[in-house]
Amino acid sequence: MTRDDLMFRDGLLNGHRILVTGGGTGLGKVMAEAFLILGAEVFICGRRGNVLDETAEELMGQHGGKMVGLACDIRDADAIDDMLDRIWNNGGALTGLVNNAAGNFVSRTQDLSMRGFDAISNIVFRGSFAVTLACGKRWIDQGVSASVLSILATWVWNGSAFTVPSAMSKAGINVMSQSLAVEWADKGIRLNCIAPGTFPTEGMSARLRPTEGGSAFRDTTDYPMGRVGRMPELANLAAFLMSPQAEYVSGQTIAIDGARYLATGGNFSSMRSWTDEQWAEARQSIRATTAKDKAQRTA
Ligand SMILES: CCCCCCC/C=C/C(=O)SCCNC(=O)CCNC(=O)[C@H](O)C(C)(C)COP(=O)(O)OP(=O)(O)OC[C@H]1O[C@@H](n2cnc3c(N)ncnc32)[C@H](O)[C@@H]1OP(=O)(O)O
Ligand SMILES: NC(=O)C1=CN([C@@H]2O[C@H](COP(=O)(O)OP(=O)(O)OC[C@H]3O[C@@H](n4cnc5c(N)ncnc54)[C@H](OP(=O)(O)O)[C@@H]3O)[C@@H](O)[C@H]2O)C=CC1
Repeated sequence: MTRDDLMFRDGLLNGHRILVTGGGTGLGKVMAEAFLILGAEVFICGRRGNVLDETAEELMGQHGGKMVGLACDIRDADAIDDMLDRIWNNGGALTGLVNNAAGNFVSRTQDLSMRGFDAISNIVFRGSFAVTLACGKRWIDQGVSASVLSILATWVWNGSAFTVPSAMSKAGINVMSQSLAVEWADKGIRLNCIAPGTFPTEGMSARLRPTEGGSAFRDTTDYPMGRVGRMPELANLAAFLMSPQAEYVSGQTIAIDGARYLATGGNFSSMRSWTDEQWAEARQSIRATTAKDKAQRTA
């Protein structure tokens, strides 16, 4: 991304300190990059320390500013507190949080074990709540105003066959945001959500279109605009919602999907025609991706 891809003035986020969970890759990385360009001090967390360090070095090399990678598994409440202590003790309070970290894979629901359900919901539902709660307690104790942005999916409105644990978890975070927008409004804490349509990333393609390799999402015939999302489009919307100029916007969930879910549902219902063999192949491919990522985890 270049400076010209962003629609906002220089220094829009000067003095802001923003944590992006899962900020080492994909959509988290591009939002972290936009906040950095706009003057924020940015913290990114994830379980693969090397990925975070590479991202922080790459983006500071391109744009200057300060980005810090912190290895942290958001399924672990103590690890979250340690991470927040390090941030707070080293420059003061966060002023923003982006709940972006997620886990997902396509599976027939009858093929899931409870551990499979937990693998998704402990990251998306429990993990996002845990980080929001830990930050919220500190903000309220210290009288700090802040903005929380959660990255959901359009299936919070219409569900999604074959990604049921994700759909349930994202819907829960949608309701958390609406509830806390009211409960914490007088504390100066805002909560909003973005529901992106398709923005092809390696992490998503490998788990949601596992058997298509590099060709996933090349066919855009059922996309009303004839294309998938462009990363800077998401980054601009995120920067708007995190900026102090959006102070009166709270409790909202904004879709950015080129109207696709209205046209087609924007989910995986077409996998109803998959055979047992196709599901077995998908599962094998997803597990290979997970094993490769796991080998790099440091948290
Ligand atoms: C139409 C387009 C619209 C696009 C909308 C997209 C919206 C949302 C997109 C996303 O969320 S993309 C994000 C994708 N990124 C990630 O998932 C990154 C992080 N992922 C992970 O950490 C792993 O993939 C994980 C599996 C989610 C978690 O890893 P963990 O180490 O906790 O899991 P395991 O120990 O390997 O397995 C636990 C449990 O889960 C079962 N399982 C794993 N894979 C499958 C599968 N494919 N099918 C069914 N079950 C699976 C596994 O068997 C284990 O259960 P048990 O066997 O022990 O009972
Ligand atoms: N790409 C798309 O089209 C869409 C994406 N989304 C949402 O956007 C967000 C980003 O997805 P995307 O960029 O595509 O996928 P990625 O796989 O690139 O991003 C997921 C990130 O979350 C991190 N993460 C996962 N589990 C944990 C954990 N327990 N603790 C800390 N970090 C964790 C991963 O890092 P690590 O493995 O190192 O921990 C990774 O950086 C997700 O919320 C996803 O649901 C929504 C709609 C569409």
